[in-house]
Order: sequence, then structure tokens, then C-alpha cells
Amino acid sequence: MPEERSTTLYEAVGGAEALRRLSGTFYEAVLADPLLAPVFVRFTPAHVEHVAVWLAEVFSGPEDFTARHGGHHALLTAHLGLAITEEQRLRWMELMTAAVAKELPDDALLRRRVVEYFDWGTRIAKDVSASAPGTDLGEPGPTPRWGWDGLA
Ligand code: HEM
Repeated sequence: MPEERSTTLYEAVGGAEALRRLSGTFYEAVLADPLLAPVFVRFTPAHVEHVAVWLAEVFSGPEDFTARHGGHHALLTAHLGLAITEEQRLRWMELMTAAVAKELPDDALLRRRVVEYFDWGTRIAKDVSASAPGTDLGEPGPTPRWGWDGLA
């Protein structure tokens, strides 16, 4: 079994600092993209930090998104009403895959698992985005965890 499997994905990507860089590089590209920029009209710099904190928790780092930012329910609610198209989801994936290649360690399995998380997560964001703002999402359960074997 490779040594990397004994660490969390959070540790393997390089922790909070690496996730902040990933998020920053990604949103820089998003805001310059003609297909995605219109979806992010209400973007603020806090978004970069919130996404990094979310990813840290998903990859088994500190559980700060749950403690401070409303947890899984708030994450899903943020996407209500955005009406994300498949074309937009694919562009999001393209830009995130490029950001992963630029900012994360040169480790093929690590990068594959991270990109697989984004593929899974963007499908959920797209599904949720088809519902109107204010839709009752119920209790979605705890923040999902993604590891070396995918969804935990
Ligand atoms: C794994 C996939 C995704 C993750 C982890 C994610 C994460 C997040 C987080 C943490 C927030 C809250 C930010 C804050 O509170 O400042 C957020 C909001 C948002 N997300 Fe995502 N997101 C994903 C997919 C997508 C996709 C595919 C799109 C559109 C193509 C999208 C568009 C947005 C927008 C526009 C907002 C801000 C909504 C507002 O203006 O209040 N997200 N996302």
C-alpha cells in the first residue's frame, strides 16, 4: 500500500495553505471566464476563503465549515436558484482541473481523487441549483468526507 494512503487527503494536498492557493487560482480563472463570470455576479473575496475551508473539511482536515459557516446545509443553500447548465459545470471542471495541476503536488493519484470529488460535487451543485431560492432542502446530513477511496 503506498505511503500516501496513510495520510488524509487534506495532509496530502498540503493543508489549508494549498487549498487557499487552489481556490484563489481557480476563482481568478472563473471571474475571467465569459461563461462562468455571469453566474458569480455576487462574488466577494470571502468566497475564496469559504471554499478553501469547505474543502479542508471534506478532505478530513479541520471541521471549520461546520463550526463557523453553516455546514452542509449552508453549502447546498448557496447554490439554490443558480440554474447551472451542464456546459457551465463542465467549464467549472476544466478550470478546476487546471488549478489542481498548477497548485497541488505532482501526484497522479492525489490529483485524480481531488478531481473526482469535484466531479461528484459539481453534479450535486447543479442539481440543487435547479430549485428556487428558499426551497426547503431538509437536513442533508453532515459534510461529506472524500478520501483515497472516494466518498467515505
Ligand atoms: C464541488 C463543487 C462545488 C463546491 C465545493 C462549491 C463550494 C461553494 C461554497 C463553499 C460556496 C459558499 C461561498 C460563500 O459562502 O462565500 C459556494 C457558493 C457559490 N457557488 Fe459553489 N461550489 C461548487 C460548485 C459550483 C458550481 C458548479 C457553480 C457554478 C457553475 C457554483 C457557483 C456558485 C456561486 C455562484 C456561489 C455564490 C452564490 C451567492 O452569490 O451567494 N458552485 N460554492
